[in-house]
Amino acid sequence: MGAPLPSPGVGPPPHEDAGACASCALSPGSARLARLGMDPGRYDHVIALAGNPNTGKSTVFNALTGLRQHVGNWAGKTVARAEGGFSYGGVGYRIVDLPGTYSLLSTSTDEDVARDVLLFGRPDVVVVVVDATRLERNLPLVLQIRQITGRVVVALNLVDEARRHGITVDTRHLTRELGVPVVAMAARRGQGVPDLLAAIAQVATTDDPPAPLRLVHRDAALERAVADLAAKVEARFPGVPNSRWVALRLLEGDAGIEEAVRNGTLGDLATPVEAA
Ligand SMILES: Nc1nc2c(ncn2[C@@H]2O[C@H](COP(=O)(O)OP(=O)(O)OP(=O)(O)O)[C@@H](O)[C@H]2O)c(=O)[nH]1
Ligand SMILES: [Mg+2]
Repeated sequence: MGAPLPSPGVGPPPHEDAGACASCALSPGSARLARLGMDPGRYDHVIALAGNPNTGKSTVFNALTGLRQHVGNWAGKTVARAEGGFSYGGVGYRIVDLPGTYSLLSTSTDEDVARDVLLFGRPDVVVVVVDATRLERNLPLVLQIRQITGRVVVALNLVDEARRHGITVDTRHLTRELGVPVVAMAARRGQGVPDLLAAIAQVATTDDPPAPLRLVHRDAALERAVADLAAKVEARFPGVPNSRWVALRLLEGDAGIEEAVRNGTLGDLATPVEAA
């Protein structure tokens, strides 16, 4: 199980925006962006960057922070979380680049890092980077994340690649279906970054995020078992996020979650990351 995300509001204030984009080759809409590298200073919100392997998460991370996380054309490059920061419109953000994962139910060590941050770290915004050329393969993770939070932005990346293959994606329709902003991007060229920043700012600051999608199991006995077990998990670990998900994993015999319940470390993960 991973450590909780850092708490906001520590360190010196964020750098001023003025001149911050002097070295930044992004479009004019990014002028309110100051890339703060590894030291975000004081920050107000925590963003988790998630998505399937090789969708351009680290490319987005680098565009926002000015850092040089490893980028390459094969899956599994990012194996531990990397953190950096930026400020946008005078608001400080800490951003966590996660290893690629296909599912929150995955059990590989790298994917556990992503799963723990998403399920237990309570980021203020989850940016899910998806590959526009392989949407059907990428959407299951988006739907799983939508089941745990409404504070989601979908970065529909590689639209340049999709265009080359004659694929166009109806982002408005997708936004309606998912209930969260979908931003078209070609992150390697910096395209879509201003829209992504605006969407992040909106989701981070809204008092009224969309409700998480709720899948109710059709089997009444299973639904009862999940609800009963979730109530027990909450009683044993007050404040633990996503107790329904924990209950489902226990019923499926997930050894890692079972161990975290037995040795009490599940409770350590329940430390809330307060949004400013
Ligand atoms: N054509 C195109 N290529 C891109 C774009 N964004 C990223 N790439 C390329 O896609 C490949 C994967 O990018 P990464 O940023 O390493 O992807 P990742 O999601 O961090 O990968 P993992 O950490 O391995 O999961 C690299 O070769 C990038 O240069 C884009 O918008 N268009
Ligand atoms: Mg990466």
